Amino acid sequence: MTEAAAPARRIALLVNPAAGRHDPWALARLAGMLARDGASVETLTSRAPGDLAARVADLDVDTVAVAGGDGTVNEVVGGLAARRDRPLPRLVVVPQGTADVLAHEYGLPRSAQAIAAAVAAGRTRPLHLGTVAGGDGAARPFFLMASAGFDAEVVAAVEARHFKPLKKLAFVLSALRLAIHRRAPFEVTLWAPGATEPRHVTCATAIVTKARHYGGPFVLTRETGCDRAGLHFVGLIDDRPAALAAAVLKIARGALEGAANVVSGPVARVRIDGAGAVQIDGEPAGHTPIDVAVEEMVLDLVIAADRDATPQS
Ligand SMILES: Nc1ncnc2c1ncn2[C@@H]1O[C@H](COP(=O)(O)OP(=O)(O)OP(=O)(O)O)[C@@H](O)[C@H]1O
Repeated sequence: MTEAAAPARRIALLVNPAAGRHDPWALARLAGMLARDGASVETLTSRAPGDLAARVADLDVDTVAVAGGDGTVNEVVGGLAARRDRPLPRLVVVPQGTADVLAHEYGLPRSAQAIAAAVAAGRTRPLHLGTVAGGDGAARPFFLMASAGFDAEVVAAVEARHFKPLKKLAFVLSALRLAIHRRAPFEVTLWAPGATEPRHVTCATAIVTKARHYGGPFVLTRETGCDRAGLHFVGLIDDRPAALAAAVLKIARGALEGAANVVSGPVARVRIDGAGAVQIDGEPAGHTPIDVAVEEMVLDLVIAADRDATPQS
């Protein structure tokens, strides 16, 4: 008796040519390697912001590979959430953005060769999500964080000026400029997992995170991770320049928690009231008020061939 051959993989390679480190040559190499491994590969290049979210609705593939940064992955995850009644494809991320926080979170491979090897090995870890209602409209999933306050103002300032070639420098310059601006604080309502009564805090910057990383390789909190269920709140009570500088130094040294100026802990749901900009996964996303909760949909993210597929605890 002969064994039936495994069905060929059907892969859609979704490309954002506007991502910070878009590399068409690396993508052509990757598509060639995947095809040599027996997959059928269809490349779809984004024509405008939001295009990939719309096009993912009609795809009939078992693997969606996203070439871009965290904003592009967020777009595609939003498109997958909109068609959640259909089988979910596995997600492959080809990091070509500016900060690529998701790639740091999972230690994702970056070269075409290592990504093709990861697809062939087929090791995955769960990608848990949160969801934001309010802000710029309908509920929208996120995998890194949703926040209001200082960092959301910086994201809005950088995106508004389309600083693509020098985006990292633009973040630093905008951060320095906005650090001296005063903003009205937010009234934040926190529901801890299992708690019936909420807790109320006033914060200058309010972050609801799934990720442990922040701004690339830096660590915001060691108490969470994208591969774990649940949300974590990190709030800065004061974000005047000296307090902000202390927070930045703490993040650079490996986590913000434990500082006197910080409120943090696991949460099931968060409401952020007030008037300020919101960012979701590093992209501007309207204004407060917003409600943040756990999203039930969980994706399978392909990880490096030599990585442990067990979720970290
Ligand atoms: N065809 C397109 N033209 C212009 N912008 C696009 C297009 N397709 C998507 N976009 C937008 O490009 C923006 C930037 O993408 P992305 O966040 O992936 O890259 P990045 O900012 O360089 O990386 P990171 O978020 O990891 O720092 C997103 O807001 C996305 O909506």
